[in-house]
Amino acid sequence: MKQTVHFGAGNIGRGFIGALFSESGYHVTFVDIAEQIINQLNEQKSYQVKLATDQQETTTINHVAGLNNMTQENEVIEAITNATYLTTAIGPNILPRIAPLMARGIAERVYQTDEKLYVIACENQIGATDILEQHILDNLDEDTKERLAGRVYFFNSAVDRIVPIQEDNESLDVLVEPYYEWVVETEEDIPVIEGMTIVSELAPFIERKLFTVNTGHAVIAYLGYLNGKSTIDQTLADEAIAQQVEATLKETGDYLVKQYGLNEEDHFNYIKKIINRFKNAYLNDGVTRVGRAPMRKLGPEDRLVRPATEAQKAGLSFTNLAKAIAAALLFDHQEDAEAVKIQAMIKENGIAKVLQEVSNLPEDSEITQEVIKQYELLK
Ligand SMILES: NC(=O)C1=CN([C@@H]2O[C@H](COP(=O)(O)OP(=O)(O)OC[C@H]3O[C@@H](n4cnc5c(N)ncnc54)[C@H](O)[C@@H]3O)[C@@H](O)[C@H]2O)C=CC1
Ligand SMILES: O=P(O)(O)OC[C@H]1O[C@](O)(CO)[C@@H](O)[C@@H]1O
Repeated sequence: MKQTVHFGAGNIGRGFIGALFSESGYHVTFVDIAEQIINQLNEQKSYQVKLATDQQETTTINHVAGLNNMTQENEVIEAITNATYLTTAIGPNILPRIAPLMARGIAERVYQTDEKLYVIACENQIGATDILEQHILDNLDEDTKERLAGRVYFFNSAVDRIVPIQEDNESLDVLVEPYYEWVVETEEDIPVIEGMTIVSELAPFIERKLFTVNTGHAVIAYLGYLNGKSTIDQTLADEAIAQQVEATLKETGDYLVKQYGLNEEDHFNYIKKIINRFKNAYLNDGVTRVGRAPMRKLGPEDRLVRPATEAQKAGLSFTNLAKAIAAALLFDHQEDAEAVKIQAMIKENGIAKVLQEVSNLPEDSEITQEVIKQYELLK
């Protein structure tokens, strides 16, 4: 049986990427630090993916196993030597931490076989695989790096499926939305995985997804949090917030249409489709999950700041994006380490300094000035 290794046996790992591999006839080895999940995978050897619909259609995912990257390093290295694909869905901040072990697996493999290995990071981040590749290369010697050519390939990708925090965290089963899209950038002739879409240029796909699904989601999460809502669908039921989401996606949409020559009508239909996905009440998706890690989300290349800076450069409106950034700065959820850190930074040095440090926005920039204005109105 063909083998794949996937780092991150969480919601997207089990509910999306691992499931697609299993359904395409692969044996999936999940690598994670969560001992309970690893044990359950090895005991049960299967789990269920349930759709968040009326009927809760269910698929059984077979041929799965688990390894712990902290205590089973040699086994992980061996699994990498036997795999066709090596994927991640672990969170962008964790990639540097897993790269050394991935590098050891790759180093072992390229001296054992000429079979090709395809590495794909499935994270909400532009160029996540490029970033992972650099961390892996930093852990390889020159001879090994030379052996990568023709043996190890790195492809960027965009992943889109809403998988909320699972209510029953004792179970491996995962509730997911029916919709999914996995776009992978390559011109190689790679083994087909059902559900994977291959494109030669990812930029329009990942920007369209990140600046529509993720920007829209973030606006709902931060405004919902500020207004005392607990889930995404409840927040969207608030007409004023729904209008704000549309106004923000009009700004990202105007940028995307201009930048990539998208058909305006098609793009605005895409926005409507995405907003309808957010209304799915079966997902019971918490605003604190969707708003998680606000420092990452306020990064210069991420879903709020990048479309604002690109819109400004293109001479387009960015007022609603500035409001979204201001709302993110007001996310003071105490259980989120990044939210706590941002609040401490704001208290110490003020918003302009935080935007300079976290978002790379000059203190006197038009965007910073607009965010400050919106922040005062929102707080
Ligand atoms: N949940 C969603 O709807 C979507 C998530 N994504 C992206 O997928 C990635 C994963 O997200 P989720 O699956 O939601 O997160 P998750 O928290 O459910 O899963 C992450 C997994 O990584 C494991 N992990 C954390 N640190 C680790 C380490 N040092 N070594 C080994 N394993 C470690 C955790 O134990 C957990 O099982 C993120 O980049 C996210 O942005 C992308 C699209 C949709
Ligand atoms: O996973 P992130 O990057 O924290 O972003 C929040 C939300 O964006 C989505 O990944 C949508 O693709 C959500 O399901 C998700 O959790």
